[in-house]
Amino acid sequence: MTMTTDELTKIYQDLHQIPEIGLQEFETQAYLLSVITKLPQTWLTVKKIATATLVLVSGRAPHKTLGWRTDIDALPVQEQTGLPFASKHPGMMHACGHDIHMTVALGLLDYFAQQQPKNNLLFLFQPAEENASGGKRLYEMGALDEWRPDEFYGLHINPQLPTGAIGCRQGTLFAGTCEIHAHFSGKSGHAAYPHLANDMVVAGAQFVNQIQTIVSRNVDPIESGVVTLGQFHAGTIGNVISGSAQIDGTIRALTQVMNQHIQQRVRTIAEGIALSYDCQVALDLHQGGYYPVENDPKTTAAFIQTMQADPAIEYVETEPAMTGEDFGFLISKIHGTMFWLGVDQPYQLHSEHLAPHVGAIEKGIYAMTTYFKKRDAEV
Ligand SMILES: CC(=O)N[C@@H](CCC[C@H](N)C(=O)O)C(=O)O
Repeated sequence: MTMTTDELTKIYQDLHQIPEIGLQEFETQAYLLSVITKLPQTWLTVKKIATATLVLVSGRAPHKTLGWRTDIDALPVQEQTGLPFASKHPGMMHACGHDIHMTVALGLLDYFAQQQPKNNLLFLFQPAEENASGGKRLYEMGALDEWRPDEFYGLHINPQLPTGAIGCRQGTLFAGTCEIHAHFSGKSGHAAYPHLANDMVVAGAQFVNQIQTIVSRNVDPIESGVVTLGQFHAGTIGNVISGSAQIDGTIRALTQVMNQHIQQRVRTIAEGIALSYDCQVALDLHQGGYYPVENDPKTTAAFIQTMQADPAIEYVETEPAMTGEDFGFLISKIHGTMFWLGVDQPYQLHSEHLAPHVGAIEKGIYAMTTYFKKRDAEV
């Protein structure tokens, strides 16, 4: 018998309580392995690479390997849900639903550990989706070489969709992102002697303002882009001129070309500020593996067709989203499809109040067992 609703809910609640930041997911990995090793092992092979876990389900007559990826890391967010199974790790929370993602993956693995698929299935429990390009790191260290999938699939929860609804689209599902880290250095001084100092609050403020012109003046209005500066740290007290300013943010765009165009504009503006304010700027634009998530035409057509054909599945055609995902890197190398799983919430992803509806878990498992079985039935 496959996992019951209560068993899946318990797994979800256990995982929710032990969120860990990217590349530090040791307790999470131990928990995942404790569940995986209790499954029938006849056609499973398990491999650990740092905090990543790979499980190969050997098919009975394989023509190919279908891949399923889940992310396992959490965010530095102090949970405020008030749930009885809230995070036990202060300042850390599964605020992006990776606990739901992992539970769906375990339920899917449980199903195929009991019903041997025709094709091979590779399950990748991937660290560091939020902060450190875990998918790209694994790929570049050759972690997928031995069991390289021919097609790759993954999901992300979506608070705005009804519980269990499957949302997908052809083309770009998620934006490509790029982190901005800008450090301006001038000369600190007394507030009463501005002419003897070089004020980085003023230089930084100009940088923030000029950045606002990128989307309004440099992005084709038919396309889109986002530049958000979420942090500005400068100074210590009102009567001291600050000689440094640290500004951090993120770029979002639906194509890699637009992402690079915006990166170039950020670079030019930062250099221009340094020149005009006679200061230094150290600019780090870090894209890592956060390429746009571009769904493959063939796998996505097959996926959407399967979802639409099953009356037990609520399928929704979605718009591209400006959220990022390092699955974008993996499916730039191995074609595949990503989709949304609705969890019906008034709160956004990354909110300290996010409490996804657990009813989504079994619907996600059902959608993917249905799809993988259909894929198996094709030659
Ligand atoms: C689904 C989601 O929320 N993903 C994150 C990815 C972070 C990318 C990177 N740290 C950046 O900010 O560029 C997101 O913030 O969209």
